[in-house]
Amino acid sequence: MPVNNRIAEFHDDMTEWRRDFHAHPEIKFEEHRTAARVAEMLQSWGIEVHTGIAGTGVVGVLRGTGSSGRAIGLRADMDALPMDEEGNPPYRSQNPGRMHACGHDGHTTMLLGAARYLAETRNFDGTVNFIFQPAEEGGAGARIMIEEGLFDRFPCDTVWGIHNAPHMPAGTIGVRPGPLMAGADQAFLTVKGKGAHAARPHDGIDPIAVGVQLYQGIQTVVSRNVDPLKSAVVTVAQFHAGTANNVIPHTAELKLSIRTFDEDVRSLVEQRIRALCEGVGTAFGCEVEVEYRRGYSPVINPEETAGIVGDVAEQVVGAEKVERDTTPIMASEDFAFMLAERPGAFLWLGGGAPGKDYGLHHPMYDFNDEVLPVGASFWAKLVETQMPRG
Ligand SMILES: CC(=O)N[C@@H](CCC[C@H](N)C(=O)O)C(=O)O
Repeated sequence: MPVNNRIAEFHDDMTEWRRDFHAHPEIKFEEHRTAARVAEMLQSWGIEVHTGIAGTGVVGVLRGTGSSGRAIGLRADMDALPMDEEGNPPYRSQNPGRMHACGHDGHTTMLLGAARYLAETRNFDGTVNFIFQPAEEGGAGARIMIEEGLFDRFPCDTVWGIHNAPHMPAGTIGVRPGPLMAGADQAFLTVKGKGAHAARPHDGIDPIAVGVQLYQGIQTVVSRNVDPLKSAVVTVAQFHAGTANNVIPHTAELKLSIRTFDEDVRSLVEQRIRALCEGVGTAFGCEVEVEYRRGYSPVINPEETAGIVGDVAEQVVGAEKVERDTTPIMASEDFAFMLAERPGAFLWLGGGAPGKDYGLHHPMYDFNDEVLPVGASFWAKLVETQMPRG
């Protein structure tokens, strides 16, 4: 892959860092070890380090030569997911119930690789802010960093983010103007049934039976209510009820993840879920409580900055490996909050390869170390082209 030669020289180092992060995954707002390692490495390369932003967030500030006053923000997320790793690489997760199943170990490493190179060369005119954020997986770490003054303390003209993409061939880069990733909402449903002895169902209101009807009704929201030419996902990701096989439980809980791209569909889905809960509850003579939380906005790339990503990517991997109108996906990203504050763009870095094609959030997923220099080289080239020396 035609990556930056100097960055390619420390591919082995980056692989070691990535595997160390992988072996020590930490979930949202608990990224203490990760943040400490990031801060230590940045400091060792002479980069000014600020810690404790949104709890465990870290920002490294590197000034290049010249007096242009330009500044750029490059963002990586550091958190892992609350799940067990099922693969068995030598650097398998040492933290039970914790796993880097979304490749944030790779995102952190690629940004560190770029930081090391740029600190060595300082071949740009302006300031680079390396933003290592906590809690992308549901904690809105990006929003909290912004609320804690990220862009006031570290002014950025533009802000950029990379996500690995195991669904794309390794070393390819995908971007598009417009929506790239969906917005994410959550719904927490509590069926308030009536507990009873398992042998006397007629004395109770079985919340499992109600929950099953709700589950089935929810499957029709996308298939029967949303315009087939538009997109939405409603996943019932958790269904909890019961403690013993001779007890009809009193309550059941369903937890939903909802993904949409536009406001009309978002509102329609919420309204249909609420109506189903009310109707099914009435039919069974019980209440279904709904807590509906609107979460991340969709990631929408402006045309100009998506074009910049395409141009830079072509210089790093060659035009044949760049998709300038890549397919959007229904996963979500709190980087949307950063894009709401500053112009910039979000892009995919392909990581798929034989044996490396488990999807994000799969218990066998593992970031493809082969693409570490590609991501770091993209970052370096972006800085060099956005803030060239005079
Ligand atoms: C608060 C919120 O919207 N949470 C979402 C965030 C999911 C982000 C993650 N990257 C994904 O796509 O699953 C949620 O569903 O928990």
